[in-house]
Amino acid sequence: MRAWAPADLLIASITRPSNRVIWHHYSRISWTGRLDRSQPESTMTATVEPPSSGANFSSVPILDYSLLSSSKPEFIAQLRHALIHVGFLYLSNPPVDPKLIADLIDYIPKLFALPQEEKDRIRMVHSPHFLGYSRLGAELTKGRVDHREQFDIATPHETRWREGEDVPEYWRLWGPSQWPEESLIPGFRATHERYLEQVQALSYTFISLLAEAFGLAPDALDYFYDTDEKMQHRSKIVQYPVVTDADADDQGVGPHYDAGFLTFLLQASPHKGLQVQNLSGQWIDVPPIPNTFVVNIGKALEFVTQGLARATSHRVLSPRATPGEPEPTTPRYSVPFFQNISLDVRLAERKLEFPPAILQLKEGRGEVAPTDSVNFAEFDQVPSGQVNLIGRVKSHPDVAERHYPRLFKAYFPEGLPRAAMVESPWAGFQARRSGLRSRLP
Ligand SMILES: O=C(O)CCC(=O)C(=O)O
Ligand SMILES: [Fe+2]
Repeated sequence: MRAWAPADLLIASITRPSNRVIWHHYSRISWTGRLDRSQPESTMTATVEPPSSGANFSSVPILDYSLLSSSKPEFIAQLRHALIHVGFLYLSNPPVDPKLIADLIDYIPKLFALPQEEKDRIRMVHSPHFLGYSRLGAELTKGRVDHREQFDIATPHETRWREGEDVPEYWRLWGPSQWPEESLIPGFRATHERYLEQVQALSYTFISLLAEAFGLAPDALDYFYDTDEKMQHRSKIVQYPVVTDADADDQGVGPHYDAGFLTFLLQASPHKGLQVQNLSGQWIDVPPIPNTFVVNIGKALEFVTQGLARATSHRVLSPRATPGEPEPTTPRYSVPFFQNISLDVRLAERKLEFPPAILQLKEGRGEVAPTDSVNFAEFDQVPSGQVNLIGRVKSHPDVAERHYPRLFKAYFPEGLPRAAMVESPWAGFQARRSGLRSRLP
């Protein structure tokens, strides 16, 4: 099979009940465009086994959102299984306008192709809210460079922090995004804002479904969110370039857990690369399936659900030539959406009462292999905004030095340890794994 070109398209169909996925490879059309389904250039199948009922998993389950309207109990049962046993799932037919997703995907290469001066004009260092553009290689995970370039863009938010007022400093963590000049990429901002609005709505619906799956009232987790105008959720638009040098490191993003409640990941190109770690520590592929989101659980949600919803370690391998597979010629693109919780909430403040029968289901999944997971004790003690702010300070010391000099001094009294240059929402955890102690000011 020839190499993928930008005009290629993979369409997956899922056969039930085996969950076998068949990919049809089409060329000469936009990946997101309309197509003549009768003319695939080639077809490949993959063994995507049905979700295991045992103690481990060898594939990521696919949940069909449209099942909700025809058989909600079945959807809820599948969701419960995926949350407890896997911690990762594909959500097919999500309630987000497919045209909007297609438009966003079309914008992504154009966004990265903007002149470097324009990208640098909106660099993250200019933002006290840690929003903006980060160059390739600015990020380390577990002491190794992540090969990705990204824009951190959040849902609209007016910062509540005011200089000189007696309000928590961590309120300053949230504020407006930096956008590229409209005339250079017309319509991008409106498209991405509408996309974020729809994914945000999905994220709230999903959390109520999750509550139901665990035998709680649909609004049981509302406590952890603030009113809409006080909330902000975050996205990244990420480009992973092709690694061409055979000896080069292929770490797109190193192994990590997401920190918050839920992540909705749009895999915005046909490249493989995302992998999750199963209970015994093996890496399982999570290839892109069009018209799906990959949904995964963050450490904060694992904490408040007493481990019922698993946070699963995952990583991204950069696109590179692999024997027997089409050679990638274009970057991998993805758009993770990280659902936040209230800045002021302390996780241990509200203990959820799960039915004992639900809690028992954890036992069915067996032992989780030890990983270098981290201690989340500070969630008990301090507001989540403070935990997040410290994570960000450690991740982006250049931003901290400019906008949070007091915290910068507290965490970097002797300059910057290299391992602290991690730049991601899980950075606090990475920093601790790298041997940095988490101190609160
Ligand atoms: O790009 C991806 O597919 C995943 C990225 C990711 O895990 C993250 O940014 O937290
Ligand atoms: Fe992640």
